[in-house]
Parts: sequence; C-alpha cells; structure tokens
Amino acid sequence: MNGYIRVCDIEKYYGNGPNVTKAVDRVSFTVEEGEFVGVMGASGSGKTTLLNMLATIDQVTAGHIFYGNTDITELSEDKLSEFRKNNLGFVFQDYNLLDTLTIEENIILALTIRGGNRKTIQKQSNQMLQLLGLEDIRSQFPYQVSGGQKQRCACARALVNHPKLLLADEPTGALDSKSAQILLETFTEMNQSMQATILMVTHDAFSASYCSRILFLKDGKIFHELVRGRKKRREFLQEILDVLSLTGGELSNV
Ligand SMILES: Nc1ncnc2c1ncn2[C@@H]1O[C@H](COP(=O)(O)OP(=O)(O)OP(=O)(O)O)[C@@H](O)[C@H]1O
Repeated sequence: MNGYIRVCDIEKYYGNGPNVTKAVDRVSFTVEEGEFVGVMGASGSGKTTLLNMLATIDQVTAGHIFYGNTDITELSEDKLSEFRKNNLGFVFQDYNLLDTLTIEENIILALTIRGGNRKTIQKQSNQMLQLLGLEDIRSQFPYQVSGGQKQRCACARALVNHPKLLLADEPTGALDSKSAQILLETFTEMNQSMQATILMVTHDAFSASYCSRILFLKDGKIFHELVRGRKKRREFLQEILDVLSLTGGELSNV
C-alpha cells in the first residue's frame, strides 16, 4: 500500500464483553500528500474517534498508522508529543484560542513553541496574518472578533508551522454560512498554494463539497468513497447529497 499516510486495519473498541462498542472497525485507507480528504457519516459513526487516532490523541485498539515510515502506534508518549508538535496541526469547532493573547500573539505562540529567532518568527506570523486576511485585527483579542475570524486565526495557528497534516474536526460547525464559506475557501487555498494535506471531519455536505475526496463512515467502517476529480463543486455537492440520501445522513447548510 503506497501513500503519505497509511491507515492499516485500525480498530477502536470501547468497553468489553457484551457491552463492547466498535467505534472504528478495521478501517484502512491512504492519504496522499496534498490531498484534502473529508470524513462524513451520521452521528456515532466513528468520525471523531478516527480523527483522534490520526491526531495521536487516542490510541488504537489494533492496527497501525504510518506517517511516511513512522508507525505512530508504536511511539512512546515522549516521541508522540514530539511527533505531534513537528507534524500535525489542529482546528477544532470551538477554536481553542487563548483569550488573554491577541490574534497575532496566538499565532506567534505556535511558532515560539517550535523555537527559532524573533525576526523569523515575526516574518512568518506577518505572512500568515496577510494570507488569512487577519492583518486589521491582529491586535484584537479573541472576544473582540467574529467566530469566522477566530476560526481563521485557529487555521493560521495550525498552518504556520507547515504541518504534514492539518486535522479539522467540524471546523465550520459554529460558523454562519458566510464565515463557513470563507473558511472553506481558505482551506482550499492552503491546500493548493501550500500543498497542505488536510483531513476534515464534517457532517455537512456543503463543507464536504470543498474536499478532493470523501470517505463515508457507517458503524465504524468505510462504506463508500467519492472522488471529486475535475467535477465542479456544485456537481460534487449533488453526488454527496445522493450518497447521504441513500444512508439517511444529516443535511444542513446546503
Ligand atoms: N470515550 C468513549 N467511551 C465509550 N464509547 C465511546 C467513547 N467515545 C465514543 N464512543 C462511542 O463510539 C462511537 C463513535 O463515536 P464518535 O464520537 O467517534 O462518532 P462521530 O461520528 O464523531 O459522532 P458525532 O457526529 O455525533 O460527533 C459512538 O457509538 C460513541 O458512543
């Protein structure tokens, strides 16, 4: 199996005996460098559990996850936190910004944690602020800006270190439709101009239509996959809706 990220037969079970929940049940797939992959499925289908295992937040019950040649399921806790810091970026529904720091300081903090000199850090932060249209609000605190702006700051913070993989769990969940659209266009731009590899969990067909490929989960298993190819986004959206209508999936924001 080739691929930049290789997920091999992973399982995550909760509980035991008759009370066992197979949250993720023998899932395998690969992600190539520069792909923008969506994970869809009804509530309880295992999306977040899958994302958390890729994020090294949760351990697999069985199976292996390779990033290049590194099997992250075999790493010690110390090595894992190092791996996380050097390779992964996260965007969550609730932003996770530090309220006592300005928008700019939130981004600078992510760079400082990695080390480097002050001048370079300031330059990288400035580039990110410009790229994500945050220059005008750089000195504001998170409570002074909109949800969409907070989420774009969270993206800037996640992407400023050029992670191998950006993991996003319902990043548009708390946004109005205009802010959601701006964020998704930002993801597309990051994906195309920075070759950022993105894995995004969403229950929302509109958000998923920005992806290049979608994995559909049901009862912890991948039951379908859609590839956008050269299709227009509207066309891809219709295909997604068709799959969801067959499976009783949730629709919103369309
Ligand atoms: N810590 C846990 N302990 C026990 N069961 C869990 C735990 N976390 C998740 N589960 C179960 O695993 C299954 C998958 O949950 P998961 O949160 O991954 O689904 P999801 O597709 O992300 O759902 P949603 O869209 O509602 O967030 C569900 O049946 C859930 O109840």
